[in-house]
Amino acid sequence: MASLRVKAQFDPELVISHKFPEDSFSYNERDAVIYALGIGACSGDAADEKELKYVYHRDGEENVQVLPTFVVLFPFKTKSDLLLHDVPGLEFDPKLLLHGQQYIEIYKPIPSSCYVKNTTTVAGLHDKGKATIIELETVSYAKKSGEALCMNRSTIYLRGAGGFSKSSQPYSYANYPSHQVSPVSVPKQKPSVIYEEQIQQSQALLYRLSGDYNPLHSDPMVARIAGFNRPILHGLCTLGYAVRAIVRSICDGDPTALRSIFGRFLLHVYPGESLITEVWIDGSRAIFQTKVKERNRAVLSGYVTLKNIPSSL
Ligand SMILES: CCC/C=C/C(=O)SCCNC(=O)CCNC(=O)[C@H](O)C(C)(C)COP(=O)([O-])OP(=O)([O-])OC[C@H]1O[C@@H](n2cnc3c(N)ncnc32)[C@H](O)[C@@H]1OP(=O)([O-])[O-]
Repeated sequence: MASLRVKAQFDPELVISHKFPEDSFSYNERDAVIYALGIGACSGDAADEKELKYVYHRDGEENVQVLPTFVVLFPFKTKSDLLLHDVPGLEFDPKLLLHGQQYIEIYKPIPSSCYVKNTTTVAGLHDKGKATIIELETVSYAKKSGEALCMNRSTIYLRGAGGFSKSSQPYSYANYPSHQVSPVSVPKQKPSVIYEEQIQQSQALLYRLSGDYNPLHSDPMVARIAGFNRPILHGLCTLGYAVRAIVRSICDGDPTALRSIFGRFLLHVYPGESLITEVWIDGSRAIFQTKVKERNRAVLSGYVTLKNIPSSL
């Protein structure tokens, strides 16, 4: 494991008051399709009844359908490092950065092409001693109508960058309600759904084409410096697998059925491993946990909120 520096010096007030400039980008169907393939759509069956619509104009449809987690790409569309390098005074080693959590709200059905405006703020900053956690919140609007499409809040875990608090109380700031992002407890009863899938060896190489080019996911040397045997899968790719499993098994394949999504990354995943996603229905929430089969370790847990309570489960 890489050796980690433990005493960072920076001014937290400067970090949380930072104003990012607004940014715009456009995407098209090709982006939506490359993303769908990047999170394994149709990887087990090229004619998959429930997933062909994400990658092909099925039955002569005018547009492909868009997976709900496609919106996680929006904060990456203008800068692949989520703008962290633009935050004044924030000291960290990019090689030690890990994605900790992601919270997403979806306000409108996501079109298969759009011109989008992003506004980004610092939503949280926490000194964990051995690490600093910074949370960036991006709201994305359809530029033409001005309507808000979605919000992404990314929790980034900066290993080795903690210990900046000057007072005896570790610094902790968040501008959102804590219940939105608290880690879930996995129910004791049997899950309603268990979905297993193998990730392709080349999955991270394919997923990066959607805009996250961090070499941790592609370069063996960088992965070793960061403390891993080989390149690891993007956390958001694992989240995409889990949510796609939920959409197909709980929502009857309807990609517009989700209001919000929360996931906490518990452990890294290596491409080529098999993911087992277990899902429990709790009112309008579906709680999930994803494990790596080969190591029998939980790698992700979270929940989605559903627009309708599924009647079939
Ligand atoms: C973003 C763009 C770049 C993308 C990169 C990737 O995809 S990388 C690939 C995808 N990502 C991955 O593969 C990462 C997978 N996850 C991991 O490797 C580990 O969970 C870890 C290294 C993030 C933390 O492990 P650890 O042993 O160092 O931590 P600990 O248990 O000793 O807790 C210390 C404090 O931190 C808190 N806290 C803990 N975990 C999380 C979290 N996930 N989230 C938030 N917070 C978390 C915990 O509550 C505690 O605070 P408290 O309660 O004291 O106030």
